[in-house]
Amino acid sequence: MSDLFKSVSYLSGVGIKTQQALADLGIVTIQDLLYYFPLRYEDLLLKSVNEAHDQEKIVIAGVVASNPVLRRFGYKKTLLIVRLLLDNETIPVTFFNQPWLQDKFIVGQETLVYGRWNEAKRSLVGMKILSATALTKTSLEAVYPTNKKIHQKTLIKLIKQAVTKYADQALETFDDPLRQKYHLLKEAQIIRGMHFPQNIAEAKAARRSAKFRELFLYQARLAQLKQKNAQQTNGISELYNQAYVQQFIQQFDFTLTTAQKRVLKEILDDMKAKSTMNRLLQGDVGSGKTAVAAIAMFAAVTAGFQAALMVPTEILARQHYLKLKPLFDSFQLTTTLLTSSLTPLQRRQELSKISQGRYNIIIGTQALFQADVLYQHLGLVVIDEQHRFGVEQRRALRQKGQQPDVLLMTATPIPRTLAITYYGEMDLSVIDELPAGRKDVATYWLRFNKLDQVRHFLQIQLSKNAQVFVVTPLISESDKMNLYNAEDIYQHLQKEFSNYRIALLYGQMDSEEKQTIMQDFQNQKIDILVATTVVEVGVDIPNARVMIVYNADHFGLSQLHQLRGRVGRGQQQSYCILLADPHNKTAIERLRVMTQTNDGFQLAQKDLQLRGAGDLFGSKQSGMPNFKLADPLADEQMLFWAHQEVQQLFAADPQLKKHYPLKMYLKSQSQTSLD
Ligand SMILES: Nc1ncnc2c1ncn2[C@@H]1O[C@H](COP(=O)(O)OP(=O)(O)OP(=O)(O)O)[C@@H](O)[C@H]1O
Repeated sequence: MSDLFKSVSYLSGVGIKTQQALADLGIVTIQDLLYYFPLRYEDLLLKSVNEAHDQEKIVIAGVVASNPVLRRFGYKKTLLIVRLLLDNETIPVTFFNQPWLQDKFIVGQETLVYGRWNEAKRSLVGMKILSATALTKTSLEAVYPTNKKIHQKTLIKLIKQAVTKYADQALETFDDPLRQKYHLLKEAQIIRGMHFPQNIAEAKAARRSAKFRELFLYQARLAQLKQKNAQQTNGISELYNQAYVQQFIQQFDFTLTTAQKRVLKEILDDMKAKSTMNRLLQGDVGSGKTAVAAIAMFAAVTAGFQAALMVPTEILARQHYLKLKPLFDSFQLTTTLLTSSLTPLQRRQELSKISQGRYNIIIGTQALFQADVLYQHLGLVVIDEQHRFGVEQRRALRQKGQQPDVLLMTATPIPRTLAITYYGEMDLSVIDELPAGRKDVATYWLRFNKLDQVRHFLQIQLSKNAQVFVVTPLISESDKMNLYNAEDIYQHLQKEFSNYRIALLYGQMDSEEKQTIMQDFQNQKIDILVATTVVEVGVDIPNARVMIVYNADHFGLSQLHQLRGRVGRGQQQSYCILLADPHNKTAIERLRVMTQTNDGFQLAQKDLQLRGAGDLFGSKQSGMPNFKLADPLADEQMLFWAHQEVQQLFAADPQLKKHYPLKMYLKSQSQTSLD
């Protein structure tokens, strides 16, 4: 075995305690340590205090002008003041809580101090004393992310030891032609340049190569996962009945768009193949994804399998059930709704029927994948992905039960940059066309001083029988945030529009109550629905033509787009009114963009620019990989290159026979998470 994969305990000075502390940082092997790169460097370049900016960290060199003075405050707190004579002025340097430095300052001796410059006081808050040799040896000192259990200095020592002994054995990620093509460094140069750069240029070059390496290896892991998925056959070839499927499609009161037909073919081809389908269906709000999914589910049943549809909320599950059941009924298919609001007895009965195969189509929330739900012959699972699964969760899901084909649906338009990272291991189908006759939702941004106009507008719309959504960020009053809340607005509207039927809906409500309200709204027994973002996803009520969002600046662009997508689903003109008094430029820009375009892709691109990837996917739980050095947005070009090279490499050498180091690397990472 290569030394690289040996435990860090092989290094001298690593006992059980240090080993544990390193493990907490994710460092187990020598290789891990070699690639444990610094976050940044302390800039140790000498600078004259006249060149330094206020609060800049600098090193000053001077002669100790007087004995340091130590002051103590309370328990443990100290202040050490020493005066250093620079070229032609004396600078006071203060150290907080480092009393032991007192003995290090000897009057008349030249000393180097690293600290933060205070321009107003012309003084330095000292951080540490440096030995004179520090300057000549290296001018950049790495700063590592660490925890309380292990000190920077210990870490640096160990890294130094590992680099000296093992850097030259590091596995080359890139072969020569690739390295030359993109001007990348050899592995040992990357490692040395990252940890102990001799100058800024070296640090920069190493960082560029290290970023490329990180993106390349991540893409390689995705490619390998995709390869494994493709080889993993569930042995299920869903030989659906083409003629029945055609009949099923004909019962819709519309014809499929060209884009719907194209993605449907991609999906059906996957289902017919023996390998397990692993596909992402992407399409803007209202582009007709659910219709495509229903056809695929029907096809699975004609091939003799069960099909399941999993959605994020009970409201949606019920909506899909009510809408799809009649379609399936007319072909004598049996459909059930499985949610957590069933009584234990009902649930047991349903589960027993599912396991006996007495239901063809099963619709529900996460309840569909609880351990006690056994299917008789599950062929296809469609998941409406508001759960935002990460790569790892998707992997877990596929390994469940009989490895059914999986179709993920998302309405979040994902720019390509992110698609190749976030969904890199999946096949992608895109519905890039809306059904004919759709009108853009006319969108306006108004400040709260225009509320009167909004009321007037509402009056007119209601008189034309339009149904209205009113969305607020909060349910009830909050002392923390000065925002509109659903309860107050509900009460106000009841007074102002006493001739109309108004209801209030929010997430924590009893599920039966929620269902009744949604059904009443669907059946036009309610005119105005005041709600929190529970209506954000998937709700499909064609007669709802007005969406009013209070404090719209408190929602992200994608979220606003989703909310707006709840109207404009029928033939008539719809409206979206965003109410906000935004306080910053970004929020103003977001609201402007909303009024300018209805195109989800353009909005997502804008959102990325304005807020970064984390926000698009809702930060941590998003499953967005956590890169240490690279930033898929800022380093977009590099990401494309890495993606392209990995694709070519895997196509030419799927077994990685000619890329042994890469193979070894992937093997060493097979147990670690991709998220
Ligand atoms: N080709 C089509 N022509 C006309 N109407 C269509 C077409 N496809 C779907 N629809 C209708 O458009 C509406 C939206 O379709 P669907 O619910 O399938 O979209 P979706 O992409 O799932 O939307 P969302 O992401 O908002 O949930 C539905 O009322 C549906 O019946």
